[in-house]
Amino acid sequence: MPLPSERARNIAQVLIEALPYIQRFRGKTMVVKYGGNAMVEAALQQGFAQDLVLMKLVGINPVVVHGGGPQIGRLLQRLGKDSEFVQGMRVTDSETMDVVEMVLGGLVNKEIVNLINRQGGSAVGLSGKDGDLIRARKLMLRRDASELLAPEMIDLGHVGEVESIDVSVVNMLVQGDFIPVIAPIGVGEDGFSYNINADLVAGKVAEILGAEKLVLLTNAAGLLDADGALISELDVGRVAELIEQGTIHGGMLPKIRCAIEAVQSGVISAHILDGRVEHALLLDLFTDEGIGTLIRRR
Ligand SMILES: Nc1ncnc2c1ncn2[C@@H]1O[C@H](COP(=O)(O)OP(=O)(O)O)[C@@H](O)[C@H]1O
Ligand SMILES: CC(=O)N[C@@H](CCC(=O)OP(=O)(O)O)C(=O)O
Repeated sequence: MPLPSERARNIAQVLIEALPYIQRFRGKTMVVKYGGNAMVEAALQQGFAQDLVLMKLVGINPVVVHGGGPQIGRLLQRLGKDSEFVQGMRVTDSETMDVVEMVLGGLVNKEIVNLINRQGGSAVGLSGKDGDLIRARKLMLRRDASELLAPEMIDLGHVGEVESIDVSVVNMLVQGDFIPVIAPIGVGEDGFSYNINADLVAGKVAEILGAEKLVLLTNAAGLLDADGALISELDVGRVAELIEQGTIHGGMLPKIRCAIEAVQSGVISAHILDGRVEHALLLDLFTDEGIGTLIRRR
């Protein structure tokens, strides 16, 4: 009988290395936040979808929450509308809210659903309005007290924060072997739509589902320090100082905040990963190679 080729032996080796991870994560929920900045090349997008399908097949329950900030920005630009960001949040007037809802709930959501389904998975797209999944309230940001003597609240228009999450529809889909794909649009008591930063939604969904992991895929190697070096495990005690120095700013602010809140509320670990690395999800889940930044409860 001919001996198996080196390639075949390598495949067997890789699968065996993944075995303890598959055993550990089987039956567990992983919330994956797919950032608009990570949705770059077609090959990477396809790899992302393949990773999710594989996760599902080995018994892990992935739940996707997606962003789409750059995609919203591009359509607004075509419509001749500028966007302003305050502490990583897009100031959202009612016209902008319509565009946000069309882009996130429509284009981006269905593109991700389609990507997963083309790889043999069964994904179903939802916005926070479906099944009353995400109840929102208006977000009022506090301007940094150090800038002013009296604290001032900043009104960002239709920007919301999560008031409550009803995961019934998500659980139903997971039990039916579907991969839920959630757009971060919430609905207020007033019936209005709210634009919620996708990191914040992912953190809350992970918390309520009692997820094992929250994975945030973005376009940076992870959290970088002031010299641009990767912080592979975040010491939560350093965060205030890093924000004060301006080392954590813009879109990284909500990411870090939601990751810390999630681990403090029962999620075992949160990971900020570089979505520009092919199969970043599989590398993180099934190998010992620590990529990105890990945040866990002390
Ligand atoms: N300390 C930091 N380390 C890494 N990225 C940072 C840091 N501070 C700010 N950022 C910015 O945060 C961005 C990621 O957030 P964001 O643009 O909202 O991405 P996403 O669409 O994935 O949510 C990075 O591209 C980077 O410009
Ligand atoms: C309030 C707020 O800023 N909402 C975001 C929602 C999309 C998002 O979070 O997209 P990324 O994950 O790709 O950044 C926005 O309007 O851009």
